[in-house]
Order: sequence, then C-alpha cells, then structure tokens
Amino acid sequence: MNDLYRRSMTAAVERLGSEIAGDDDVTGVVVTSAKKTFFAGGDLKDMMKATEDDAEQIFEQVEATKAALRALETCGKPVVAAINGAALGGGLEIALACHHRVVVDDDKVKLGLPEVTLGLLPGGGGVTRVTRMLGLQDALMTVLLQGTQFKPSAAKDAGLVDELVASRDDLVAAAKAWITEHAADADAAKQPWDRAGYKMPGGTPSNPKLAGFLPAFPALLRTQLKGADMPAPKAILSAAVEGAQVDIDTALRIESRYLTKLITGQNSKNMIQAFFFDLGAINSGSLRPEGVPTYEPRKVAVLGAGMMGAGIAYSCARSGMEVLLKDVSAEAAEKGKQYSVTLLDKAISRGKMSEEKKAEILARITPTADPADLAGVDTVIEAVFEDPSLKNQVFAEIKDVINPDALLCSNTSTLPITELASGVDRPEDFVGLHFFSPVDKMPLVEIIRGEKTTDATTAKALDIVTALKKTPIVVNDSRGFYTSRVIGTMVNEGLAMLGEGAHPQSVERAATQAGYPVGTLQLSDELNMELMVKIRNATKAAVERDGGTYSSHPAEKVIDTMIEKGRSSKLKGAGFYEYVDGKRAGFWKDLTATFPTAETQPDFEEMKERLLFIEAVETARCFAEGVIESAAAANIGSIMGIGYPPLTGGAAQFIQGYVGATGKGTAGFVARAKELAETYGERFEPPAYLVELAEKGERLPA
Ligand SMILES: C[C@H](O)CC(=O)SCCNC(=O)CCNC(=O)[C@H](O)C(C)(C)COP(=O)(O)OP(=O)(O)OC[C@H]1O[C@@H](n2cnc3c(N)ncnc32)[C@H](O)[C@@H]1OP(=O)(O)O
Repeated sequence: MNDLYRRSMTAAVERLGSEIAGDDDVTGVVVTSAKKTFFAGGDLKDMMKATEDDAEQIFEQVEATKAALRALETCGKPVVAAINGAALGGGLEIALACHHRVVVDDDKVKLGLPEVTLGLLPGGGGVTRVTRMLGLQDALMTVLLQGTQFKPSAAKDAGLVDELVASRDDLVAAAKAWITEHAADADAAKQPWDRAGYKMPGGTPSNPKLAGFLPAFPALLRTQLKGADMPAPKAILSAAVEGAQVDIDTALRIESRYLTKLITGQNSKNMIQAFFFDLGAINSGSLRPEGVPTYEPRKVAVLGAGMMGAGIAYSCARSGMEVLLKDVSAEAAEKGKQYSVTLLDKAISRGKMSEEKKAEILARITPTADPADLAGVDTVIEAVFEDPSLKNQVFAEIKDVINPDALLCSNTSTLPITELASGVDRPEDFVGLHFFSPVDKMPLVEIIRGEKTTDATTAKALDIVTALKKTPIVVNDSRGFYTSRVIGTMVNEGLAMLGEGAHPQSVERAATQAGYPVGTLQLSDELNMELMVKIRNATKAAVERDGGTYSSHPAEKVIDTMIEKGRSSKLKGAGFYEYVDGKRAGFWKDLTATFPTAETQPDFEEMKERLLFIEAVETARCFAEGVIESAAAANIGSIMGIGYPPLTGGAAQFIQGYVGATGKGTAGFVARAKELAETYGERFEPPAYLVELAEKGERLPA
C-alpha cells in the first residue's frame, strides 16, 4: 500500500461520503479492480527501505490507510468487494472492510494474508477483522499464523469470502444483485461487529472457556518455532489476543503499532528479500542463460532405482514425463516403482489423489533392466551410488541407445562434475543435478555446471527442474558444490562445541533456537558419520594431490570417537541418540561420559552465532571462488536445501543484512567474523573478497 493507493482510497472514500450525504439514490458500493489482480497489498519495496527512524511516519501512514477502510465500512451503505484477481495482504484487507465478498471461482486467483511468511503482520485491519469474523482460534490457526494463500473455494470454506461466481463477467452483476436483495436490510450496511449484540465467535479472552486454554497458544507457538526468534507470529498472536479484548478502533491501533515494529525491524527485510524478491526472481528464470529455447523433457531414463532414483522417477512421472526406471535387475527396478505406489497410496488416503490419477502416473513408469528399452530417451538422470567408476559405467552402457543429443544429468551430492563428465563422450551435454532427500518433499535442486557444460545444457537442466515444480539454483563445480560444502561446516561446528565440553542439549538447542530445523547432533546421526569420514578422506586426498596442506577440524576427533564406539548413524540404530525401532529415543546414555560436560558452559548466544557465521563465511568463500555467483541463489539454496534459518533471509542476506555490536551490513559481519576467528580459529576468517566488498561498500552479485 503505497502513497498513491492511500491518497486515491482516501479521496474515493471522501467523495463517497459527500455523495451519500447529498444523494439518497446511492444504494450501495461495489469495489473492484480494472487490473489483472484485485490488489497485491502493501508495497514490499517501500518496506525494505524503512528504518527505525521512520517508525512514527509509518505508524501514521498505516493509521491513515485504516481510517479510510473504517470510513468505508461505516459509510452507511452496503459495500461489496467484487474480487476479480489475486487479493493478498493489504489486498484482502480492503475486501475484509467490505460487507460482502464475491470472488470469481478461478483456482489461479489467490486470496490470503501471507504477511507472516514475510516477517510482517496483516496490519491493514487483517488481524482485527479476521479475528472478529472467525473467532480467535480459527483466525490464528487457519489464516493468520499460517499465511496460507487460498484458492477461492477454500477461502469460502474458511469463511473469508461469501460468494463464488463462475466468470469475471458475472462479478459486478452479482455484487449489485446482493445490494438490491438487501435493500431493506439495515444490517447489510454494517459489519457484524458494528451490529447490536455482536459476539465474537468462540468468545473473547474474558470468556472462561477460552481463557482456560488461551495460555496454551504461546506455548504451542514456541514449540512450533522450536524457540527460534520469529517476531512476526509472536506479534500476530499478541495483536489478535490484545485486540480481542477492546473496541475495534483500539484493536486497529494496537495492530498498527505491532506492524510498525515489524516493518522497521531487520527480520521482515530478511524474509521479504528471500521469500518475495529472491524466490520470485529465481522462479521467473533469473539464473537461466538467455537465448535458449524452452526445453520440454518427454522421455526420461532414471538410472538406479534406489531411494533417490525412485524419488526422481516419481517426481518426473507426476509432472507428466514418461519414465524408464533402470536398475541392474528387473526386481530392483520394480522395487523402485513400488516407492511411487506407496507415495500415491498415501496421497489417496489423505484425499489428495484419485485412483484414476494414481493409475495414470504409474502407467508412465516402466521399470527395466535392459538398456535397449531406453531407445528414444531425451533426458538421462543417473542416480546410482556415489562411485565415479560406477557412474561412468552406467552412462557407457546406454550411450548408444538414447537420443544422440539427450541431456546427461548426474544426481550426486559431492562428486566433482567435471571429473564425472570426463567419463562420458559428450561432456558439454553433461550437468550435475543435486536432488535432496526425500525427493518428493524437498523443493530445491542444485544444478552444477562442469567445466565443459554449455549454457544450452544449463538452460535445459533449469527447464527440467522447473517442469518438476521445484526451485533451481545454479552453481559451478567444486568439491561439495555449494550446499553440501556449506552444511558440512555447520555440522562440524556443532560437533566441535560438543568436543569442547558444551552440554549436548545446549548444542542441539543452539541450532534450533538460531532457527535451524534440527540440532547438529541429530543431523549428524541422519547424515551418517561414516559418510563424513569418506568425504573428509576424499577432500584430504584432493588437497594433497593439488600440493596443499590439509588442516584438520576439531570435529574430526568427535566423529572418530563415535565411529570407534560403533555409533555412526541413525541407519545403524546408534549415534548421538539412542534409536528404538528406527525412532529417536533420547541421547545415548554414555554421551556425557564420552564427551564430558565442562564446568563452565560457553555463552549460548555465541554458540548460535558460531553456526550462523561459519556457514555464512563458507558462503562468502564460495562467492570468492566463483562456486556461487548470485546472492538470491545463496539465500534460496541455503534455506530450502540445507535448513539455514529462514528468519535470516539466507546465508548471503545474513551477511548483507547483519545487525550486531560490531556494526551493520557486510562491514559489521566482517568485523564480527574476525572476532570469532581470533577466538575459534582461522576457519572464521572472512575471505579477502568479502573484506574488500565491505571496504568498498559494495554488495554481493544479486
Ligand atoms: C499492511 C499489509 O497488511 C502488509 C502487506 O500487504 S504485505 C504484502 C502482502 N502481499 C503479497 O505478499 C503479495 C505479493 N505479490 C504476489 O504474490 C504476486 O505479485 C501476485 C499474486 C499479486 C501477482 O502475481 P503475478 O501476476 O505473477 O505478477 P508478479 O510478476 O508477481 O508481479 C508484478 C510486479 O509487481 C511487483 N509486486 C507484486 N506485488 C508487490 C508488492 N506487494 N509490493 C511490491 N511489489 C510487488 C512484482 O515484484 C513484479 O515486479 P517486477 O515487474 O518489477 O518484477
């Protein structure tokens, strides 16, 4: 909601007021839009610029916006919103200030209050009105704290809109018809909360029934956030509960104060950057080389029907591609196909899939052990074990059967793509596709360009990922690429803390309270410490082969001790945690005996910082080495691929949006990283590239 909107809405409402006063013929008002969207809400570009010094001005602007909407809903005539396109955030808030909402029933139209996902609060009356419409519990749980974007029918089920019409052409007529039908109904021109005898659904907090379980709300929220400092959901909860106890005008003012605090804070800037601007740019092709026609994969061969291959085959088939799922034996290939059956049955049991659709998807997957079946394949995605010679062998086996220009993709999380490409006859058509496990759930795919990968190949790989409805990032080849390399530093840092004598519970909570989805020890069990040793040995060999000296990490001692004790992983049923029937069941009973807890515990805030900083410093190194070339890719890759805390806006935004005692932005980050390097070692030293950027006041490439 920018200045232009505020001025025009205020002027329209003022004009309406004078027309109503001077003319009894006005029977009602219809609010609609001549554009494709109804209204896209507050201006996120403006919000990115707001500082604490702007707080007063922002508060006044928000109040002015709401005064116009309050005047609209109390103008004395029925007001109907005819919603022709997306109504999100402030857009839906305009509609909520109307007495009746009609929407075109087109699933492409999105309605909702997504503010929480951007570190904001629906402060154009959204919290106050939805709470009064649906009651505290429903408003918070289904609309405000989730930020769900509903399609029209779902918005109607949720009680956010009142009426659906089949076509846009029917909208205004339906709105006018409602006004005519309610000509004799004085309440039609009043919101429920302005009518005599209004009661909030489910009661206000002073109602003993609600008061009894209201204290559970903040506790539940804390559990959901795992203690992470997410200001937006907390502010939404506070504004809703406080606002429910006072009159509407006071409630609207409370909401404005919380919104002002969020807009002027850093967290909303981080989240808007990552989840609106960066994600939007990537999804509209910012990383795609230009001038390459769109590629439509039709017949895909997935080599290897293990967990990853089976997941990739499922995703391809769900997206309409014909899939040949190949393994060494027909049984192994068939077993891979069964994985799709399991996933589809689960979707059916949740009411998200029909038997017909399941049959259609399964019919697209042909399991096979015979290379000859791969004739006509335009895309190969290899997903066998992480062994370069095996990978080369499976490509060699099929090279003369597939289309001569078929795209060659290798799913690997660590093996250098240039080396793998040297084993095929068309290295320019070869590209790395790093899927994350489980493939059907994880939204990111890291595309790795080898030395010889052409732009056309990269563009095709991006098109495949887009066709799979996943988000791509593009990186250049390097050991561990971007994501695996960065996550390794965080895991090592957590393990080093344990080795230093930090209590295991603190190690876990440092991660989750910083905003990571899981603790480092749990993650190590899941990643498997034997694999970590394998990667360490390969890295060491590569460093020494290139004439360098490998410097060991304090985490290595911890990992080696765990392996000696036979506790390498969840897979083995024994790690930092005990496992019963494959499920985590508390810390290993000898954990603190093996890694004694120091009498003086480290500063908890610094433990959180160490995790965030070590990944951000490694990200800066990836920029310095040309592994990653886009801040948007680093932000989205780190959040969606490896669980870097969303509240930071991603690893590049953490650097550029840094706020701390050492200063703001990249310069503040560099200064703090140097302090950590003094205390914990060279691994925290920011690369010269970043130091120079900070000195020049420049930014990472967008
Ligand atoms: C006080 C309030 O409670 C606070 C708020 O309202 S917070 C804002 C909440 N609103 C949102 O989150 C909606 C954001 N917008 C969208 O989701 C989508 O733009 C949309 C569904 C409305 C339309 O999608 P689509 O038709 O594909 O158009 P899209 O390409 O996304 O947008 C067109 C342009 O408008 C810009 N834009 C869209 N919404 C914007 C917004 N809220 N603020 C600033 N710019 C916005 C886009 O960045 C894009 O700019 P570009 O042309 O320079 O790249």
